[in-house]
Amino acid sequence: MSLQQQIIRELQVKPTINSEEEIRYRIDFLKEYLIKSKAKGYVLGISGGQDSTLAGKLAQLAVEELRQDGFDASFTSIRLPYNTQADEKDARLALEFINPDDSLIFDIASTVDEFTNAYKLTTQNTLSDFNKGNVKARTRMIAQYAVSGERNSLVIGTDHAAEAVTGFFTKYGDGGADILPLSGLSKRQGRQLLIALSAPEQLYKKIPTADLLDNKPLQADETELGISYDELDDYLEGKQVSKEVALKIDARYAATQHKRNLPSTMYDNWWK
Ligand SMILES: Nc1ncnc2c1ncn2[C@@H]1O[C@H](COP(=O)(O)OP(=O)(O)OC[C@H]2O[C@@H]([n+]3cccc(C(=O)O)c3)[C@H](O)[C@@H]2O)[C@@H](O)[C@H]1O
Ligand SMILES: Nc1ncnc2c1ncn2[C@@H]1O[C@H](COP(=O)(O)OP(=O)(O)OP(=O)(O)O)[C@@H](O)[C@H]1O
Ligand SMILES: [Mg+2]
Repeated sequence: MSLQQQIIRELQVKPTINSEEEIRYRIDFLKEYLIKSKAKGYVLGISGGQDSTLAGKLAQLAVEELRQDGFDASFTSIRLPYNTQADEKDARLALEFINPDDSLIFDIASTVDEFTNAYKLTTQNTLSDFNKGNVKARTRMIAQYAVSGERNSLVIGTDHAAEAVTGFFTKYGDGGADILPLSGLSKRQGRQLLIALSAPEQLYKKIPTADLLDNKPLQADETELGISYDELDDYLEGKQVSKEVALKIDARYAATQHKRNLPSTMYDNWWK
């Protein structure tokens, strides 16, 4: 079996999806998991990007159905800007579309800035913009877990196959979550689900961005990755991509195995 086929199997990507079936499957997963866990709801950071718009909408629909069945369940969205977010209007639009039960705004700037000051005092070095970006992602994780702890809830993560294959997330930042309702989807399949859910066009046509850098606000993921989402999606959906693209994806996949596994012990074999 080729590495491409192994990855497709590991990440459970389908070559094509039926929107209605996938939406039902993922809402049912969120419902069943919440009942089993005995938690009272879900918490998710809403950025205004495609992934959190989709995961947030699925979560809100799931808790609404659970309430109709007599369960105590609610969804809390949290906007987590670092000061003012350049694409703030998209975050507002996403919230309008999701219509969450409860909505909080937690500005992470003072926490992140205090941390970077302490880092400088301790090491005499300035934390790079790149590593500060990972501190932002991890601070967002801490905020979501604080809220979820207080509300007896679970934290949703927005990882999907196109991020998983490249390890394009911050370990224990946006990668730190309890449940991943978008797993197995390519980026364009996520877009397909948003269209089926009648999301505003701006939200699914938006250029994906991690938006973690002070020096390059709204930098496109594709610019940082050096691979396009269309190329990643083609690879994941089993289509042929150029040899050069396949080699780049294979290399990123190998270098990021540690992000798709729990911390390594001497009894594990995956890292050898
Ligand atoms: N072999 C190994 N075994 C076990 N652990 C290993 C390891 N190699 C590195 N590590 C550890 O992992 C760390 C590096 O991983 P990590 O801290 O995640 O950092 P890293 O992967 O270098 O950076 C995160 C990347 O994810 C992107 N991102 C983040 C957040 C959201 C999004 C988005 O799509 O919106 C994208 C971000 O733009 C950046 O390119 C190292 O500092 C080290 O501690
Ligand atoms: N400014 C923000 N406010 C709230 N949550 C955020 C913010 N930035 C990132 N997040 C959280 O981190 C997750 C990972 O970011 P990521 O950029 O991969 O997803 P996205 O912004 O939802 O979609 P896209 O990849 O299309 O930009 C988001 O889904 C969201 O839950
Ligand atoms: Mg984003």
